[in-house]
Formats: sequence, C-alpha cells, structure tokens
Amino acid sequence: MSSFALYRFPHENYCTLLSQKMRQPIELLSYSDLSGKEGFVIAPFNASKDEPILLLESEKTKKILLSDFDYTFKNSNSDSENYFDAVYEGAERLKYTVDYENFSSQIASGKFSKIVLARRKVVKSKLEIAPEELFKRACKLYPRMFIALVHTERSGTWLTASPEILLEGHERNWRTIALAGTMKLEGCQLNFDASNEMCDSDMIKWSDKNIQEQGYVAKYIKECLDKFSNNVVEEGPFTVRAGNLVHLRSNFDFTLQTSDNIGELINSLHPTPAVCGLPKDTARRFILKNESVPRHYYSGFMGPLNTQYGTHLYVSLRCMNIEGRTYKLHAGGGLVKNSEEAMEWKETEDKIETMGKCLVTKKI
Ligand SMILES: C=C(O[C@@H]1C=C(C(=O)O)C=C[C@H]1O)C(=O)O
Repeated sequence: MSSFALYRFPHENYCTLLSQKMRQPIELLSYSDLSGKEGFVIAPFNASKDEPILLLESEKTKKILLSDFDYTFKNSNSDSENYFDAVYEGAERLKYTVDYENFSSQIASGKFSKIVLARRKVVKSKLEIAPEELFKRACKLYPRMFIALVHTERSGTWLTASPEILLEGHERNWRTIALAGTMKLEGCQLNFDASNEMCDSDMIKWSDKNIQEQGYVAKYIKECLDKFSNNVVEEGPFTVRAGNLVHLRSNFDFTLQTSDNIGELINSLHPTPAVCGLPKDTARRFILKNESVPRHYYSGFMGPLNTQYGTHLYVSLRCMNIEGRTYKLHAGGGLVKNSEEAMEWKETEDKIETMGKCLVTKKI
C-alpha cells in the first residue's frame, strides 16, 4: 500500500490528500534533521531505528471539499449496524494503578515536578470501518481540531483529532502554544464556545492543580523560545474547547531571523511537558522505561513542514492506531504533586472518548 496523509486544518471546509506511491518516506532519527526538509512529517514520541521520524514528500497533492468527500471516497458501510468489544489488555485498569504508583512516587521524591502518564484502550469492531469514513466523522465532530489520517508501512495507520499546535508559521512569523489542564464539560457548560448559545465562562473554574500544570508547560516553552528569538509575545492562559473537554492555553507568537534551523527549535520544544515531564530528558527516559504501554506515534507530532503553505505541526493526541478491525486508543495526563489516581484515570477515559465517538457515531 502506498503512504498517504489526509488532513484538515481547524475550521476548514476542505481537506488535503498527499500520497506517495513510488518511494518510501524518508526516515530520520533526529528531530534536528528536519531543518531544511519539506513534506508531511509523522514523528513518534521518541525517534529510534524501529520508530523513525517519517517524511512524506508530495508526489501528488489533492484538495477535496468535505462536501465532496463521499463522492471521492465511496464507502459502503457507514450505515450498517456495528458493535464493539473492549479487549482487555491484561487488566488495563490495574496496570494503570501500578504505573500511577510508580510515576507519582517520583514526584513525591522530588525527581520530577510534572510527568505525563499515558495508557491505551483497545477495542474491536464486528465490521471493518473504512478509515476514510472515520476521518470524515472526526472532521464533522471536531471542527476546531486538526484532523489527520496517515498511513505508512513503518508507522501503520493513525487517526488524530488534535487540539495542540507544536509549531506553525512561515518565513519570519511563528507560533506555538502551551496547552494543559483538562476538564470535561457538563450540563450548561456544554454550551461553552458554541456558536449559538453563550454559557457564562465564569462557570468554568480551574483548580490550582490544573493552573500549575499548564504553568509548567508555559514556562518551559518560553525558556525554549527565548533561545531562538528575542521577540516572544505571550498571551493567556485562556480556556479553549476540544470536543467535550476544555483546556488552558497560552499563545506564544515570535519571529525568527531565518527558518533554516527549524529542526533545532522542534528538537528543543518536543516533547514539551504537556506530553512528557520536567526535567525533560530524565522524564522522557523514565517514561520510555516504565510506562506499561509503548506510545509509538502517540504524543509525537505530525503535519506539513516548510511547504508552500508554511509549517503546521500538531501534537499527535486524541489519536488511535488502526489495524483492520482493531483500534488502539491512546491518552495520557499530567501528574503533579496534588494529583489523584481516580481523577487522572477518568481524565484519560474522557480523552479516549474523543476517538471513541468517531467509532460509535453512525451516519453524520
Ligand atoms: C496527553 C494528552 O493531552 C495533553 C495533556 C493535558 C493535561 O494533562 O491536562 C491536556 C492537553 C494536552 O496537552 C492526551 O490527550 O493524551
């Protein structure tokens, strides 16, 4: 099968299909090597020989209006009855509890001020659902998010509905964000940021724990950017919606003299404490060694790099790895001093629901 990336930016009514048949994607082992490269990047949480950074060069690019989607991809099964079985990967809940104990004890001992613990849920469907159909559902359910369906031989097939920009811009003007802190909208709050009705944003009250979690990410990002730009403008944090969740977000707009060393900037930013921890390198090593389930391309990033439309890299969150009728849904959350296990577990369940909804929604 050829490699492809099908993606849609927030609020756009069209998607882009980039496919590569003749050659395999370029494989890179270091984020810094992205400097000067052009194409669609699919990067893992941690680049290695087994899981390299993949770069698709556009042999063929096509823009498709979402309203023409069904005509372009003729799917037969969007209406049929389906059901799902949760596949318990050796006591998933228990594994999380054990990991949580291990991770939070490192915070208690002062090794990390913040660390992100992730897990996955595996579900099987009775019938195969065309991945393009799932992409279309994600586009309709999540107009504010970056939606991407990618496939390569090395990475397998992944669908993401990401609220988090890692880096975007072109020439001199760039932006990144610090996104962290999570709450599920309930009751009247579900009107938050809906176009027709207003909900009093005072109804969304952030806990000190969430404010602290996001503060760590914002501080880290500011320090990274100050090494590359002397012109960083920080705005926020403010509340933003992602499906039925809200997060705290700060914007960082900055200028670069040249985008020639963009790989260095990416290497410095990724993985931010929104998906990894502080201090970064020890947290990353700890996660790789101790988390029960390998992250693969979850909590990496993907998107177009240095194309004629600029760079738009998003963190690969609210995503799943698709293997036929088996769907592996990944999610994590940041642990800090006052975290509680049951609440952190629920947060991962709430995040997993983002992709879960795409699986169970029938025709939309
Ligand atoms: C790690 C994830 O999300 C990240 C972690 C968040 C948190 O800990 O509150 C919030 C948004 C994302 O930056 C995920 O969705 O799996």
